[in-house]
Amino acid sequence: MSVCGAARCCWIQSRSAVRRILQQNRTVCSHTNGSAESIRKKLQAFSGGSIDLQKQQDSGIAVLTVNNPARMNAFSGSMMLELEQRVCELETWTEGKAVIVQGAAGTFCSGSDLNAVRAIANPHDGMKMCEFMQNTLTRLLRLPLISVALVEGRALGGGAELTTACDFRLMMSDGVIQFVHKYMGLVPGWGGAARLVRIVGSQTALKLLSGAKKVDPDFGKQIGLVDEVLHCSSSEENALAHAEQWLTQFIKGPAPVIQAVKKVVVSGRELPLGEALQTERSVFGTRVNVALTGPWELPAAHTVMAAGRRDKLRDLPPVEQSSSERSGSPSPGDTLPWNLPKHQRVKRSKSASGDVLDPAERAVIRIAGLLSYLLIRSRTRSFFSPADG
Ligand SMILES: CC[C@@H](C(=O)O)C(=O)SCCNC(=O)CCNC(=O)[C@H](O)C(C)(C)COP(=O)(O)OP(=O)(O)OC[C@H]1O[C@@H](n2cnc3c(N)ncnc32)[C@H](O)[C@@H]1OP(=O)(O)O
Repeated sequence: MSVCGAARCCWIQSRSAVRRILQQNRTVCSHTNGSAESIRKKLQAFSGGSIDLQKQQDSGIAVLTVNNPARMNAFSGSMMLELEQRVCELETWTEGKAVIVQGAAGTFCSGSDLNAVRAIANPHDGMKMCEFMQNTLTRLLRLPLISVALVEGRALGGGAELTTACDFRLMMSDGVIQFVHKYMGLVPGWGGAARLVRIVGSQTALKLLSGAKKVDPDFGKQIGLVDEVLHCSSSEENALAHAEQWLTQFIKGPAPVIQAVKKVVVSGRELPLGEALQTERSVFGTRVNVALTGPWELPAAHTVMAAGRRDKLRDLPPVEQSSSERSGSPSPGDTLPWNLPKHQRVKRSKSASGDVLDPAERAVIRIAGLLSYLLIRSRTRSFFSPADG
C-alpha cells in the first residue's frame, strides 16, 4: 500500500470510528431516554419558538439560535426537543469546526419556559425533563467542534446552564449570566452546577449558586467564566461577526485537525488519566500519516519541514496495516466510557488504576522507538549527505 493509500485508509478508519462513536452516543442517549418517551410527549405539548441552525460550509462555523423572543428566548418543551435534533445534526457535520450558540433579538435565554415548568412540576416529570436536557447538553459539550456561547443580554436559570455547555463564553458589554434557581427554591437541573464547578472551581460555583450572583463581563473575566468581552454595538450581526472573528484564531486549518484536538481535550477532561492517554495516542495514530502527507496551511517553518518529510516519505516502503488494526482494536473515542458496554467500563477502570501501559505495550513501544530511530538516522544521513549539496 502506498503512503497516500495508507493515509486514506487511516482517514477512512478514523471517519468510520467517529461515525461509530456518534451511533453509540445516540444509543446511550436513547437507552437513558427509553423510559422517557412520555416526557417527550409532554414536552411536545408545550410549543412555541424554535432552535435554528445555520451551517456555514465555507467557514466551518455553525450558528445555533435560541429563538423565542416573545418570552426572552425561554425554552418551550418543543424547543428542548428541537435542541436535541440540532445537536444530532452537528454530530454528523464532518466539515464543521465550530459552533456559536446565541439568542435571538438581543438577549441570550431566560431558561425554561415557566409555563412548561409549572405544568410538569412533579418530581418524576421534573427529573425526566432534567435527564433529557442533561443528555442533550452533554452531547453539545462533547461535540467535536469548538463551541462558544455568545452572551448578549441575559442568560438566566437554564440559560446560564446552557452557557456552561460550551467550551467558551464570549460576553457583550450588556451581558449578564445569573443562576437564579435559588429564587425559585431550585438548584440547576440541566447539569449546570456540575459544569460550573469544573469551569470556575467549587468555591466560586458555591458563591454564584447560593448568592444567585449576577455575573457581568468584568466579574465574569475575573472568575474565569467569561473568556472575552466583546465591545461592539448591540446589532446581532455585529456581535456574531465579532464572535466569528474571535474564533478564527482557533479554527485555522482543516476540520479533521480541529475535531481531533477537541476530541483529545474532551477525553482529557472526562476520562481517568490512563484512558485519556490511550485515547490521545489512538487519535495521534489516526492523524500521523495524514499529517505528514497533507498539504496543510502551516506557518512557513512547518511547511518546509512537512515538505521535506513528504519528499522523504515518497521513498519509504509501503505502510502495512498493523495487526492491531486488522484485529479491530479500539479506534479513537472507543475508549471513552460512554462508548463502552457497562461491563467493560468496570474492567477498564480497574486496569487503569495501575500502570498506564502494560508490559507488552511498553515492550512494543520500545522496539518501535528503536526501529524508528534507526530508520530516521539512516535516512537523515542520506538526506544530508554531501552528494545532496
Ligand atoms: C427548571 C428551572 C430552571 C432551569 O431550567 O434550569 C429555569 O430556567 S426556570 C426559569 C428561570 N428564568 C427566570 O426566572 C426568568 C424569568 N423572567 C424574568 O425574570 C424577566 O422576564 C426577564 C427575563 C428578566 C426580562 O424582564 P423584562 O425585560 O422586564 O421583560 P418581561 O418580564 O416583561 O418579559 C417579557 C416577556 O417574556 C416572558 N418571559 C420571560 N422569561 C420567561 C420564562 N422563563 N418563561 C416564560 N415566559 C418568560 C414574560 O413573562 C413576558 O411575557 P408577557 O408578560 O407575555 O409579555
